[in-house]
Amino acid sequence: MIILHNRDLRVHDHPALVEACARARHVVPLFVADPAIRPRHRAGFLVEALEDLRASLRDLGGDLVVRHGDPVAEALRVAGETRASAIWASADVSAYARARERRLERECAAHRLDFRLFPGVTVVPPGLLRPAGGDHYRVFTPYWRAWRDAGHRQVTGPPPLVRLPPGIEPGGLPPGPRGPYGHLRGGETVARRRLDLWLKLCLADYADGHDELAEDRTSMLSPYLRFGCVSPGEVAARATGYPGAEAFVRQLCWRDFFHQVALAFPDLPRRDYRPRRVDWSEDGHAADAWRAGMTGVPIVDAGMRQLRTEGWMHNRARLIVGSYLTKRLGIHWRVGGEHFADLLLDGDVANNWGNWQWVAGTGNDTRPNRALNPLRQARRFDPDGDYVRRHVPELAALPASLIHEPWKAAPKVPGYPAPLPTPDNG
Ligand SMILES: Cc1cc2nc3c(=O)[nH]c(=O)nc-3n(C[C@H](O)[C@H](O)[C@H](O)COP(=O)(O)OP(=O)(O)OC[C@H]3O[C@@H](n4cnc5c(N)ncnc54)[C@H](O)[C@@H]3O)c2cc1C
Repeated sequence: MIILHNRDLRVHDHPALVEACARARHVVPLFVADPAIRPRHRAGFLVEALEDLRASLRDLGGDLVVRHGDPVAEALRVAGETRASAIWASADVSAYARARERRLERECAAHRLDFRLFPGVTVVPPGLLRPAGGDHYRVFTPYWRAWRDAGHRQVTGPPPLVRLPPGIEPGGLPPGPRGPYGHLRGGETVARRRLDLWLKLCLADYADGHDELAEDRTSMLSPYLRFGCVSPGEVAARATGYPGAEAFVRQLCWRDFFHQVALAFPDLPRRDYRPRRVDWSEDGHAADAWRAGMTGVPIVDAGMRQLRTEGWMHNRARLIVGSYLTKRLGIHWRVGGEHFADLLLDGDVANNWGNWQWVAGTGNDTRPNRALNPLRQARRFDPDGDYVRRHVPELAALPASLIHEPWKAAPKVPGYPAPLPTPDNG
């Protein structure tokens, strides 16, 4: 049997892998490096995740078989070489992944191979919960209620043993230059350690503190969930045992929510989910300043620079920079989404584009006209200015009273720009 790995780079709580190892004499865990997918700044993180998966599979008696090329053609080739009877995978939602799954299904039928898709990329499989009279949930709160009430899949450990067919060549990992980000290393081992520690030490403070920008009170599990280094079902199940878990589990539900939206609306990265008449600005200078973290609005610049140096950004900062780009500068959400997709370690189709459309008012927000005021947000979520000080060193010497309004400082702060003109300031 072939297990075609994609966004499920783990051995724990992997339904397809566990069932294959229980049923088949030989199992080939296969990863195909697809040249059509640009891993962008995620390349190094991906390779670390693959190295870790390979090490775990070797500990279980198997290996990770790696091939390069078209995943459908390579999976069929390996199936032919090993006389496999089946190709199984974890179901995904992006238009590209769905097209790959459909091709694989057709080819498997033509070659008399069993083809099956398993859950595991989300807590609740996208498409499973449907509102009366609709194909998917468009509003989060009713989805959350249905999601909470749905029975969740039982979490499993790793398979006891992975037996490879004799003589198979494991193959080399794809090249993966490390991104500029030092502190988040890829892989299931790191993900599980992070999860253990975070549940024990931090979850209790999450409900009250998760919006505080300077404190790093969130789990930072998103890159690991992105690559499936940890199972979202396991994260949800284990968190549920802790006091105060609901606020955190609700965020995992947001992730599922956007996955079911992306499944139902494959054009999410390209077209308005809820069309809205906006004359988007073509101001290239403003877009460049936003990308560079040089808008002159400290809280926006801090978020944008955190993204550039860490490959990650706090959710509150993502909301602030996204609202600023689309609602204040009037620049199209696709400009922001592309930049995020390039730099984020956790960048994935459903969450990135679903959130960008939400922020821009073309998505699932029931109050599409809301616009965040960056100054008010900064005073509320970074009251002492420590988040800004950490990411915008030019402003580090300013006192808390001026750090979010450096244009009021005298003398002027050298090297830091005046705010870009927006409808409310000029
Ligand atoms: C404009 C914009 C773009 C975004 N792009 C992405 C993206 O490409 N990939 C991504 O994983 N998240 C994205 N998010 C959602 C959110 O910002 C991140 O998931 C979160 O900051 C990750 O940090 P964490 O793991 O510490 O989250 P925690 O607060 O610890 O939450 C736990 C998990 O819940 C999920 N989650 C939390 N908030 C959201 C949310 N708003 N939407 C969906 N899932 C959520 C994530 O998987 C996260 O790891 C985006 C948000 C915005 C506003």
